[in-house]
Amino acid sequence: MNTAAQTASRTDASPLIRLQNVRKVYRTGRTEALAISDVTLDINEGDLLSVVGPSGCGKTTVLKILAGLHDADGGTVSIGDGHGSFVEGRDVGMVFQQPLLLKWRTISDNVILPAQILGLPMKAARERARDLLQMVGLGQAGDKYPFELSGGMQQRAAIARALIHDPKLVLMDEPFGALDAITREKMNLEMLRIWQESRKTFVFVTHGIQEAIFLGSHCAVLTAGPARMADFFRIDLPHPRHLDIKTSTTFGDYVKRVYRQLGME
Ligand SMILES: Nc1ncnc2c1ncn2[C@@H]1O[C@H](COP(=O)(O)OP(=O)(O)OP(=O)(O)O)[C@@H](O)[C@H]1O
Repeated sequence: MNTAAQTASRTDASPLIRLQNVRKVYRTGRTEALAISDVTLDINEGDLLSVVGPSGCGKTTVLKILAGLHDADGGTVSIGDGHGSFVEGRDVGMVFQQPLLLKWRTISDNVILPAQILGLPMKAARERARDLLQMVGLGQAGDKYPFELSGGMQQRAAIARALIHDPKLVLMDEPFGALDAITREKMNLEMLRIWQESRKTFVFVTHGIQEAIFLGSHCAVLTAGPARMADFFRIDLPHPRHLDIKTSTTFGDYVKRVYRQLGME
């Protein structure tokens, strides 16, 4: 087991997610690429795990394994109680770097799409979509079309869509990477509010070290070449978090810890 992970893993009897020595190799023809080696971490219900690291270190691969899109080639992946209490299609919501809204559907109709695909009752889904749009600050935008919304607003709609089927786990792959710096900071604040209100478990992939520390209840640091998990720790910063926390010594110490792991000191 990775020593850093061992230090940070908790003693709770049943985390929602437990990855132990997970390894993934991509095979194309005769070539093999080690995407991740030895990722070990626990995620408890209600955690917000930030996964940070440079391009190509395997962050998206970890998300794809959690989403059930890829199998691991080694180690163990356990989600839920292991007795069918967790079904990826039903219990995972995803948010990508681009909002990927269907331009011919209204925002409300975009938000209810996963519920339609899963065959959930539509009346309840429409009511839930209204509540979720309210929660992400788009209470007045349900009848609009995606082109009428800013990038940040579209990404909020994508977050509402990821929550429509009441998933246990929300996976976010660099969701604010395409936004300008100021909108991104605002979305970070929104993100923390949404996480706390929704009481869901989030895994949030980012290249942004400050973003990872600001948002996370826990942080996993992945490094490239070879791809491996270098660190996993709990972030003991108080909630609610405001932007000025970034000027605190504790915040700076966490950032330095990540810099150190990434060889950027
Ligand atoms: N389908 C695939 N086939 C072969 N190699 C792949 C495939 N997907 C990813 N890889 C390789 O696996 C490694 C990890 O990729 P991954 O997308 O998980 O990294 P990442 O940290 O999310 O990168 P980025 O931050 O640039 O999105 C990279 O070297 C990538 O080229």
